[in-house]
Amino acid sequence: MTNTAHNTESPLYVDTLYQGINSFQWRELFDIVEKKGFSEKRKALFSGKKINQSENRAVLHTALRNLQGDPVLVDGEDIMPAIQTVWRQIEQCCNKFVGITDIIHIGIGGSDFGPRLVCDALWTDDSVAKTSVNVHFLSNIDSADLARTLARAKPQSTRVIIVSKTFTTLETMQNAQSVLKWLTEAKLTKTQLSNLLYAVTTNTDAALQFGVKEENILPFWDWVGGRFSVWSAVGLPIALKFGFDTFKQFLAGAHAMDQHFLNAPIEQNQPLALALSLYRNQLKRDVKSQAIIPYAQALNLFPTWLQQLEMESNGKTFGLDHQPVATSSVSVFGSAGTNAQHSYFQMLHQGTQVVPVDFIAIKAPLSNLPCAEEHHRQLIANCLAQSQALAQGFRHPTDQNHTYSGNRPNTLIWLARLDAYNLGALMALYEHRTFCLGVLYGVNSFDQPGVELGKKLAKPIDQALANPEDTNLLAGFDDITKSRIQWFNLP
Ligand SMILES: O=P(O)(O)OC[C@H]1O[C@H](O)[C@H](O)[C@@H](O)[C@@H]1O
Repeated sequence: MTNTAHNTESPLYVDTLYQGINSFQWRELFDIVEKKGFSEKRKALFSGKKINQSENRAVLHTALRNLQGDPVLVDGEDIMPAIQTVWRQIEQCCNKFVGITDIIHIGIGGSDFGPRLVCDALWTDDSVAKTSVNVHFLSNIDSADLARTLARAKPQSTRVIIVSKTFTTLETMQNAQSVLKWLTEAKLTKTQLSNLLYAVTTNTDAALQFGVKEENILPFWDWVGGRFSVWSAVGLPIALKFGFDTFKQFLAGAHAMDQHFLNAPIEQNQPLALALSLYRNQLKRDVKSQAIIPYAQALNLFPTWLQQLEMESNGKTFGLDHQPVATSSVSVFGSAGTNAQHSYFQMLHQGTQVVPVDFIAIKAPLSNLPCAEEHHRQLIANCLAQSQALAQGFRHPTDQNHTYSGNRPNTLIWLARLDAYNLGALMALYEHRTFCLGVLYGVNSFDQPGVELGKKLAKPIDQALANPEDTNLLAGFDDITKSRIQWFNLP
């Protein structure tokens, strides 16, 4: 599937041929999605309508990569000047952080997966100048994550960025407190401390209260969902590690995909094609999960980023009309090939469940070593072979055990090279796929109420664990949780 017309061209190549969908069946799928109001909803997404109905918010991560700065209105106000101010802040940080050895980026979920993925993915891009700064991503409340980070950083030449949309997330706030304590113990003066502390948040008041100086706060806004926030100042470490121009390239690639998604006819629309083929597999083949296999070690974290994007967005039981939906998010898993072939591919080829696969392949070799071309040819040969084996299968004349059913749907996505521009386009491709799937399922893809209950329950459990002698604190729990708390509290 290629696009040639002006303004609809995608930087990527999406090949859905092994989905086994004929032109008549595609037509049926296009009709289904149009009946669900796709064109209208796509327009509403880009125009700042409050499509996140439950939270009464617009959804405008696309404005964050609108590098030309064409006005985008929310409640009648152009949001582009505020976005441009933050771009300048990011650029200033790049200039100011010269000589800094370590960046500790504290954040979790949407405030972590995106920048972590991009920083990991771009190390193979020889066209970008990498600074020597070490970026440490600290997310888990597990103190071993903290210990590992602190062991590697030098307090005197570290900058700490607390990244949290809400500035209330337990893990992030606890980690921030502990890092602050570490810095205080390293005998930094008050001024030194306040100079090295930065925040990226929508809740500037809370950041100020925490002790972050006003000029060190990089804001973002409630119309940016956490899992769509890597394009905001949440992506600051990308700029710090690879330079502001590379960050802008990343935004530009995503913007090109936005233009393609917005303007390409539905018959040639890549995010829509990905969504429709998966949706069809859910309806016709009772598919419950999907594997994403990038044939690039540098994209090993891509499936992890995508898990939150897809499963937190579309893992819903009730639709926008408050009625139960017929189907919603599949479970997403995956890791880099060829390694994945030596793990769960047996099940993908011969298991009783059909698991569609998205293969992601890069045309250009992934390093500049003399042997890179040879390695790369073999990497790609493996990718194409797995795709073919899943689709075509193999009938052994006598041995069932060596027979492959085939007819296992898969898609191949090509990037010309793994650089910031194409990575931006790839991530935006999947963001828009998630949006299209939300339209097909009939859900609000932009809230996540189901995440709250576990967080709420953790508080009284933490209380009971902290005060073993106070048995009154056990009163509210079911018997199983109560016995687990008691076991943990045994001396
Ligand atoms: O950025 P924060 O406000 O700290 O939120 C971090 C994460 O918290 C929760 O787990 C939400 O479900 C995620 O969507 C969010 O990305």
